[in-house]
Amino acid sequence: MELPIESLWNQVLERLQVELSRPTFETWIKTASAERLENNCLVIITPNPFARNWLQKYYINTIANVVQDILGKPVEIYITVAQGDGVSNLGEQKVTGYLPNQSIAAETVPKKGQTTTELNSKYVFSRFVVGANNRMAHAASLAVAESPGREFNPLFLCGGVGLGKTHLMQAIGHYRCEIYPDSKIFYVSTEQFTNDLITAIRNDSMQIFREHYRAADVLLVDDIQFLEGKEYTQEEFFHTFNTLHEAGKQVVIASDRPPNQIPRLQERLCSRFSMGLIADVQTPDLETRMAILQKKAEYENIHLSKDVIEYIATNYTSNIRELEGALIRAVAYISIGGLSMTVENLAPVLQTPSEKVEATPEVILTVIADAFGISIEDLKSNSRRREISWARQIGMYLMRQHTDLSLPRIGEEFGGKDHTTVIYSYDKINQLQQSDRALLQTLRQLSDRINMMSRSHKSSGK
Ligand SMILES: Nc1ncnc2c1ncn2[C@@H]1O[C@H](COP(=O)(O)OP(=O)(O)OP(=O)(O)O)[C@@H](O)[C@H]1O
Repeated sequence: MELPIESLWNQVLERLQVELSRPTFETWIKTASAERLENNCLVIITPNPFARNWLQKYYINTIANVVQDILGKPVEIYITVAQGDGVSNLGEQKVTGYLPNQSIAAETVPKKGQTTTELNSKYVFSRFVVGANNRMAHAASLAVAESPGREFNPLFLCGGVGLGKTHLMQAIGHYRCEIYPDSKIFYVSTEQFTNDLITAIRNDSMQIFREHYRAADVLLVDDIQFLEGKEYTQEEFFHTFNTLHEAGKQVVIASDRPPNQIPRLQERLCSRFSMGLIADVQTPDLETRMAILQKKAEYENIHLSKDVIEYIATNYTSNIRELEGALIRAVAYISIGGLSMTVENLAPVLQTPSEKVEATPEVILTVIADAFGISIEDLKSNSRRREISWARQIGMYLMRQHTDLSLPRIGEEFGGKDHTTVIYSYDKINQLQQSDRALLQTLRQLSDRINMMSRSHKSSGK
């Protein structure tokens, strides 16, 4: 017999209260409720879209693990926002579900047409703000979306971190899927391409690998700079590229730098990447940053005054991901403190990113434990369980990044580990994040949370 929903949720709350820090529990978990458990799917309701996004982003796996523990079987989790009449709006809020071993789930949409990796539903042209910094990249992307394989092939989008390359690239994919639902739109990171190749070699299935990638109508490849020095992947990519190009299929590539600045990239690939259009995205000016914030706030149903928008946009200048992060922090801070959204209230939490806020070991341990769904005691223990030692290594890396503590002191914070263990962990994570985009994103998000918690501790005088 199925457990009544109230009892299930009460048990979940009891467990999470112990596992998560008090502010986290009070702010995000206690305010949510479970609506129903149906067809192996638990529907959770949050009071507003912001809380939904936060739970979805940071706590969905923790909740899923706890529910699985209680029910003895995996359950999909749907997080949705309470409507005025208390009825949930499930359709729009469907979450990809529970992704084991992946602490921070991406928001994705179900497959349309045939895509390799799912596209992010938010990365569409209508949500992209055009400014002087990205006008050419936007126009070229639109042209490619309308007539792939014609003028700009390949389209090479380049520019610094968090400036909208992936957004534009995926917008092309969405546009094609919308018009031709059967077209084969493959979005893939270079890392994924490399991993697929390695798997194909290992499984003796190169033929399948080649047929798969060469069947694309539009191939979107992100972070091509990670091809650096990977001779065999470059070789294989070269042939994939040629086959598609010769067949008049569109290739779109994104990179943090132009082809000729990617070290150890074969000359022939470099020249192919340069034979279409190289369009760069630059950092946006103040007006564009304000327009981006305004649009983002509208989609999230958050009301922001012009002063607040200008204040945030003035303080975050170089990276739109950070700009969006600042908006999320602002809303979190305001809702935790029950404050009104004014510049004065936001000042403590939105110091410029360059103003480094020293994090305490406690904050770092709390953030890591929360994110990986384990306890601080686990982090300090000698357990060699894979997920615990992985979280511990990431924690040591971040403690070295966010504090001035010596290596032996960091070792002490993790239950008396030797400083050589700290060096080993730091070097390992540092090395991996240079080629593993998912890890890089996870580290960025964790850093963001450490900064956010440190700022709010600082401003509340803790
Ligand atoms: N012009 C824009 N209008 C609206 N949102 C934008 C714009 N540019 C970037 N963004 C948003 O900023 C965030 C980061 O963008 P994106 O992931 O596309 O950056 P990127 O250039 O691919 O970064 P990276 O080099 O780290 O992969 C996304 O949430 C994206 O939607």
